[in-house]
Amino acid sequence: MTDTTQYRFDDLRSACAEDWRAYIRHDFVAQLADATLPRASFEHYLKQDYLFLIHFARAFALAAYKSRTLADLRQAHEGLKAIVDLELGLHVDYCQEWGIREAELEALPEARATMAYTRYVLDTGHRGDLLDLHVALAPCVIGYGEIANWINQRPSTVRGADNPYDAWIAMYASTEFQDAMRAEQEWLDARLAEVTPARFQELVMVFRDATRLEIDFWAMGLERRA
Ligand SMILES: Cc1ncc(C[n+]2csc(CCO)c2C)c(N)n1
Repeated sequence: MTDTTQYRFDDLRSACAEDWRAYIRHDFVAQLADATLPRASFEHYLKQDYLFLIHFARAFALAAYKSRTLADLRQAHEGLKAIVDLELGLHVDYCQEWGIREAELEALPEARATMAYTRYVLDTGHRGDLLDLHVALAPCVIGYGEIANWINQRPSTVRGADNPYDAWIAMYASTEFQDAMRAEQEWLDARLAEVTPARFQELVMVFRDATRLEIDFWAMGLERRA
């Protein structure tokens, strides 16, 4: 091939710049940062996020199934373990602090925005290959790290005990989380360097769809949609 274009994750982001910005700087995020987000909206979001995490774990299991190398299989396995053994437990504990019991989480009806986003990711993985699946997961994995960084550099952001959402911000701003985000970006950079322009355009569509579904997830929380 004579075409020497080398794509990177940044090219996905700039191809969907408007949607990406609307996701990162969503009203839900701005209000959470300013400590003005209604508690009921945050609680609705937290409950649906429990269901989101379960399906997200399934997506990592699918990534394991779609792996062609031992390194990719290990990476998917680590991701699945992190969610099942660690993040879901932390999420249940955090919900408890907000007065949401585990029994309530287990009986939750799934909001349509949760269903749309998670099933889109799973379908993209089934239809495509491991790269399609990672691109569908990227707004989640990389977006939340960027959101925490955006929150932290806004002048009107309230940090510490005066913001009831401070622990949420701290989690995604943590070095542990920021490292995971960078690792995902590096993985994508390496894979995207090898794709053709036509393949890149397919991946842009996946990335845009997933970003728009993240926007809908914020709106679902903010407006407490079922
Ligand atoms: C709607 C929604 N989107 C993204 C995340 C963030 N998130 C969930 S799992 C994961 C990867 C870590 O294994 C990340 C970054 C969320 N909680 N809810």
